[in-house]
Amino acid sequence: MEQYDLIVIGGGAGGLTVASGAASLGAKVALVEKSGLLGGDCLHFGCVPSKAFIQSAREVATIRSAADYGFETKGSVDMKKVKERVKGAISHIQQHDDPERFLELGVDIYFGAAEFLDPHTILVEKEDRISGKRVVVATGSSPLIPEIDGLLDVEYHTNETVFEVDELPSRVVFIGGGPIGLELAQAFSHLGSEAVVLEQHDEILVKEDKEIREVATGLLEKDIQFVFGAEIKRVSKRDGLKVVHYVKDGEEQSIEGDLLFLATGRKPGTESLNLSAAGVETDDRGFIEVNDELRTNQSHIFAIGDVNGRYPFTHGAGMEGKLVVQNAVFGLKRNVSYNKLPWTTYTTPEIFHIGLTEEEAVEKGMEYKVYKKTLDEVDRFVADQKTEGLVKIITDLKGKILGAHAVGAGAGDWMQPVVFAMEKGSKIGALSNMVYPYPNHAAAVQQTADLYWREKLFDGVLPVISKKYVELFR
Ligand SMILES: Cc1cc2nc3c(=O)[nH]c(=O)nc-3n(C[C@H](O)[C@H](O)[C@H](O)COP(=O)(O)OP(=O)(O)OC[C@H]3O[C@@H](n4cnc5c(N)ncnc54)[C@H](O)[C@@H]3O)c2cc1C
Ligand SMILES: NC(=O)c1ccc[n+]([C@@H]2O[C@H](COP(=O)([O-])OP(=O)(O)OC[C@H]3O[C@@H](n4cnc5c(N)ncnc54)[C@H](O)[C@@H]3O)[C@@H](O)[C@H]2O)c1
Repeated sequence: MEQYDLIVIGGGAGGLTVASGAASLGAKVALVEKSGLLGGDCLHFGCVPSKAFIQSAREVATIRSAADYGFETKGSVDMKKVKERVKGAISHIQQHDDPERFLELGVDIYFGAAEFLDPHTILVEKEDRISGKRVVVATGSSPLIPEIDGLLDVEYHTNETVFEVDELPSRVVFIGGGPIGLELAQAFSHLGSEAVVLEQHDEILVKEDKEIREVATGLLEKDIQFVFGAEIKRVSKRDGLKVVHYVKDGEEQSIEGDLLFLATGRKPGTESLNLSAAGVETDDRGFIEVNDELRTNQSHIFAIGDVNGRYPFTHGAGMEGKLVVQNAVFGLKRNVSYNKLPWTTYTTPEIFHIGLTEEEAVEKGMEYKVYKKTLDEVDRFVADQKTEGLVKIITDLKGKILGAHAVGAGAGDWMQPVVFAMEKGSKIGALSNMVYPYPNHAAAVQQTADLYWREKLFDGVLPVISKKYVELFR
């Protein structure tokens, strides 16, 4: 039986980070991937296809609004072309995840499903047995399909099938208003479908700062018809359409569409792993429990990325993967921290998040300050006619950044200086002191940070001292 220093199960964002990092550091590494392709969910069914799809939809929306910019136009959407662009993006990025690259680093790749035989032995595709001193489980997640009456008889889509759609639906009905539902429902709306989102709770974007959430929800309501507090009862078919029956405010109602999408959350990729043979424990939702060193209850087995249920983002899996390389290869005891892990929801406009929300600062009983700017105060957004949005930076009383949030066109990119500032431990004033080429979008960050100096200059003791100085010496 082949012996390895490290066996990595799952060749997605997390697993590939660990495999390449550990092999580069001289460890003997095996990577097991069941699908036959490296890259994982993000590349094949997640971030990459969704962002390519969203971009097509944004371009179409821009063209539809071209008259506002001085150009009249008409036309229809060719979904086959949209699909082609999505496939093109995947196959381009697939080159980075070419098995050859990992083989050159010295990683042995096994294509096939892995299962534990005991805490150190893995069986691949019921054939090859390999043994690892340490094991990293990075098997991701897949759509969680709730039990809904009639669902087995009705065709529905998830992120695993929707990018194959060839015809633009007239109306899409999404069950679930999380990031997947919001991003894709709005994209369909931009392409020209009517988009409905049925959400069981009374609001969306629950992890976002309340003010940001309110602005974002209002903007999304322009493209998406939301039904909040919808209790889904059953689904059925009528004249080729999919009908969703739900109860809202005690009243039974139904809505039909030609495409039904389930965006109701994720389940961990643990089904075929036979975790019990390794003695690895999971939480009540089935996600693998880990401590802050990302070790499971079996200290030589680590779990990263979606499968541990913590921060299900590609960059989250990457960050955890880098930490695990240090802990698994060098035996360090580094703890993971998510305080500076940002995320962006790629709706239009985008919603950016890092650190504490104002509500969390209150909940923790912290003394804090809030600096805010609306985008209609920032020249570039005015010139672009994209003035809808808000930036909000939350600091402690000394200016240390606790959290930053934004809703606005491209916010996922132009808020990045805040991530850098937090990473370096810089205070909010540093964001104001940099020079920003006029008129860029990131000036929204500078103008928000300027408020900190304005407050210091005009509300503190400094103006009094400065007035005296000028009186006496100038
Ligand atoms: C529609 C959509 C859009 C998204 N957009 C974004 C975004 O914009 N930004 C962002 O940061 N995140 C986004 N995400 C989330 C992101 O895709 C995941 O967080 C990320 O892929 C998790 O990486 P991972 O390594 O944990 O798992 P994955 O990338 O899913 O990799 C897991 C791998 O393990 C393999 N595997 C599973 N079981 C076994 C087994 N038993 N044996 C061997 N191999 C196995 C799978 O085949 C897969 O290749 C999106 C997700 C979806 C669904
Ligand atoms: N831009 C990004 O970074 C990005 C984009 C997409 C997905 N993701 C990641 O993928 C993860 C999963 O996203 P998701 O949207 O599938 O899951 P989610 O768990 O975030 O949202 C699911 C939504 O569906 C609702 N829901 C569940 N069951 C329902 C039912 N029976 N009836 C009505 N509503 C129901 C839930 O209340 C929730 O609002 C996210 O947590 C995120 O980390 C990230």
